Amino acid sequence: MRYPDSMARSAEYLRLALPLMTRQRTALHPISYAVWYEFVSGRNPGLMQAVRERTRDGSVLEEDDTAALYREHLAEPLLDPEDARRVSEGLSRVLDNMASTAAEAGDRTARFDQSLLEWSRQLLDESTLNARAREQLQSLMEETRQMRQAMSTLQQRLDASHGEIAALREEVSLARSEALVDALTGLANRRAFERRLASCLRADEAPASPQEPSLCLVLGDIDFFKRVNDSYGHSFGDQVLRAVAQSMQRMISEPGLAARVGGEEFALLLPDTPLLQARQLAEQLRTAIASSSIRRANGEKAAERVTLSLGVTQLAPGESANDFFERADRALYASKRSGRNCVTVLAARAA
Ligand SMILES: Nc1nc2c(ncn2[C@@H]2O[C@H](COP(=O)(O)OP(=O)(O)OP(=O)(O)O)[C@@H](O)[C@H]2O)c(=O)[nH]1
Repeated sequence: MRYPDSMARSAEYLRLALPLMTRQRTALHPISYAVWYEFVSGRNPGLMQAVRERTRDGSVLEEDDTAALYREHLAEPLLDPEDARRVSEGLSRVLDNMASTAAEAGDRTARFDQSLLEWSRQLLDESTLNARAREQLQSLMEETRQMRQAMSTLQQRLDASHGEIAALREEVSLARSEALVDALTGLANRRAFERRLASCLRADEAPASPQEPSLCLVLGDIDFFKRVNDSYGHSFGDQVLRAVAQSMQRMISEPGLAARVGGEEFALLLPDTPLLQARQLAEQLRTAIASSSIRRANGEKAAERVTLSLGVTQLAPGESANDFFERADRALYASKRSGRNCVTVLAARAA
């Protein structure tokens, strides 16, 4: 169940959500309530971050913003790709069994048909066989022939279903990877990031050394990106996003994950990485971006340099995904406040 909150807890969320809802330019309908309920409950870091971004500088949410937030952070996908994969595999197994049973039955029928044919030839040659027996024998042969044909049709149909299942399986696996990949940059998307973070947290419940949790998070946000879009156009902005994504991808290897977690916001999730090393990586990324010039599509004029502000933190023992993400976000905004193009580290104990 998605909302296991008690009456008292949900009433408290209602009390917190209502004043926030009424401040927006959105009608008070279930979708806007779901967004604000989720926001005040603090259980959805992605949504919280997106709401904060959109309401920064006193902006309010319009209907479209609210609907987009709901779609991106709350709506369940119609088809869970993992479930679909399991269903298609199960179906495929059933078909495999049916196909081999049909093939076996087909073989047996063919063998039976063959022996019947030989035996009937002998009988029909014998002049002692009366007309009635001849008739019965021929009708038995005809039925056997029809049965063999039915078996062969069944087998053809099973083969065709197999082809359909294979195509379905391919589609599911494509949908599965598309559901987890950011289409613009090719990095992991927010959903993939949240899944990986949740699985890292589960693994961290029994860490090898509880005193030294080793999961670090780096959040990076492009500075004055709106200005980049406004000066050079949205498609150049997209080019910048792809360039930043490539730099991040080059810098990270398994089990680390580079993800685009918001419009111009990126994350590096770094398992088994001490805080100092995570900070160095963030610094390396910052320098790489600041020192590269991204050319415009016509290749003539290098655009203004793009910089990144970054925040780094380390998971505290037993900490929730929400608190962990929030601290990295605070570190990131500390970098913005101190002039941008820099890295701020917030250790867990300083939170
Ligand atoms: N080109 C492009 N722009 C995007 C995309 N997603 C979000 N943006 C833009 O990113 C900009 C973010 O602007 P702001 O949140 O005001 O932040 P900023 O200008 O980077 O300023 P600071 O973060 O304070 O340094 C907005 O203009 C969005 O339109 C995208 O996919 N492509």
